[in-house]
Amino acid sequence: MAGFAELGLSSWLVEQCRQLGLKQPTPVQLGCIPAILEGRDCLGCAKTGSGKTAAFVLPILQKLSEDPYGIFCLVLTPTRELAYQIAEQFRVLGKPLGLKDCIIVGGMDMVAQALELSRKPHVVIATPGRLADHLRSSSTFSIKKIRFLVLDEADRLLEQGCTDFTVDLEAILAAVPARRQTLLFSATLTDTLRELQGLATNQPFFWEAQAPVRTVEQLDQRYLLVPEKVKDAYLVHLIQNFQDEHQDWSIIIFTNTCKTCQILCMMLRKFGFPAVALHSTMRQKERFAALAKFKSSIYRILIATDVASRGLDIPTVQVVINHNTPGLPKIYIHRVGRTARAGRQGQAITLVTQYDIHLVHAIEEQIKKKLEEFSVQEADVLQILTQVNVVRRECEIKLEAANFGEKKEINKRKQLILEGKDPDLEAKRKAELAKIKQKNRRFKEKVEQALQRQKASRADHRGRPPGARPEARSAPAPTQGPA
Ligand SMILES: Nc1ncnc2c1ncn2[C@@H]1O[C@H](COP(=O)(O)OP(=O)(O)OP(=O)(O)O)[C@@H](O)[C@H]1O
Repeated sequence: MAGFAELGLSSWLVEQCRQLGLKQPTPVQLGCIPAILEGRDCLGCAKTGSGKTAAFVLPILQKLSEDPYGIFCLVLTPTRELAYQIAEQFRVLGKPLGLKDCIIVGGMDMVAQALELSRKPHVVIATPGRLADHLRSSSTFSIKKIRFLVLDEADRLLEQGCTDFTVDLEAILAAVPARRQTLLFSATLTDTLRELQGLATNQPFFWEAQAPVRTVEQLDQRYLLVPEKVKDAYLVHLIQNFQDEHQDWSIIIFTNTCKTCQILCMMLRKFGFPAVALHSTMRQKERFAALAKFKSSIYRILIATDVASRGLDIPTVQVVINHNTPGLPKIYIHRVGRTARAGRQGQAITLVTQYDIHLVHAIEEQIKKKLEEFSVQEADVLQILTQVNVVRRECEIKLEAANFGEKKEINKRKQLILEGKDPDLEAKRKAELAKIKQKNRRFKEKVEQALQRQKASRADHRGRPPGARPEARSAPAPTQGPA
């Protein structure tokens, strides 16, 4: 198999890889590095934990060493924590170059960031919202001459999820040169391929790992059917068992809301588990601190929302527990991909309630693998059931007393002010957006109803005896398009 040197990388980079313990290139690196070095745009789709980051960092560093200037490369990524992780890879691999990088993410001081940008770092790693804010408000830096634009977790950056990046992305794309190399990476590129292809038009090279299953082989994937009301007792039981059976262990638990995340964290701590939370209503400094403590095993359990589901590389994680079944198979793929990385073993257990069975089927269809049932001693769970429910209720009351919702609002307002935005104006903008969305939804519903009526009337006609006269019927209600 070809080594890093055979891919066309310089000896200093090969040496950096060796020092980092990267002996052989992974398949995505084998596939993409030569094409990127040739100057082609690249779309790389490979499983979680397969080394996609180095697949773009290494060739960019090589090109930078041949013609060093700032700002040479812009990397966009959906989450702040991921931006720091990518910056670290650039820093470590690019050490001999004296690489200057700059991280531009929300929740951090804007003035300090503007100063850093004005110093022309070689590589800027940013979340789209904050970078777009800088572009709108500052003229002390330019990304007009970048050679590389990277979209890591590219499909997430393009989709309209709960954080919608599209407007900010447009602002950024308007500010980068047309002549550039564009590199797009993710474990789930294929759904958004058409939009992505519009971004990468320079002899695009598409690399996709060919495999019958979309999750990694070393991952043992299980489901546990639990009644909604006793879910937490099962969770506590699972963790207790895992703690009893393993010496060195780390677990990530994914939940669907910030509030549940906070409550579960409080609850697990009450049971004496070393747990820490990570969600978007926490202050950025707290988020970084929580992650750092989890990474260094001070805390063994990280309870997180999907803010942690993509990209985070924490080799010690042995188990991922989905406290809720993810609504989208794609989210499942990224969540469970936080374990079994870089060839290691891992386990994923998804708690499935009576209401979620269809979601499991959708996941299985997408990943092309059946989840196996995880068995537990029901009697053991029953023993702790009341206690867990009481503790959970106590935590809920405590959180309500601490005005979690209100605090969340205050934090949001503070954050907006720090970002130089007017919270009231933002609220108005959001309300208007919600109105438009609601109008669109109503319009869609009306169209659907009209179509249904049409269908029903056709069926009526078909059911009538031949020669019978149709009764007078009103036409489907006229529908009006959204303004
Ligand atoms: N050639 C290699 N040999 C061994 N380990 C590697 C190699 N390349 C990367 N790694 C390691 O593999 C781990 C996962 O890499 P990386 O975070 O880039 O995965 P990824 O494909 O981006 O995953 P995700 O889709 O979850 O973001 C990292 O710890 C990285 O150091």
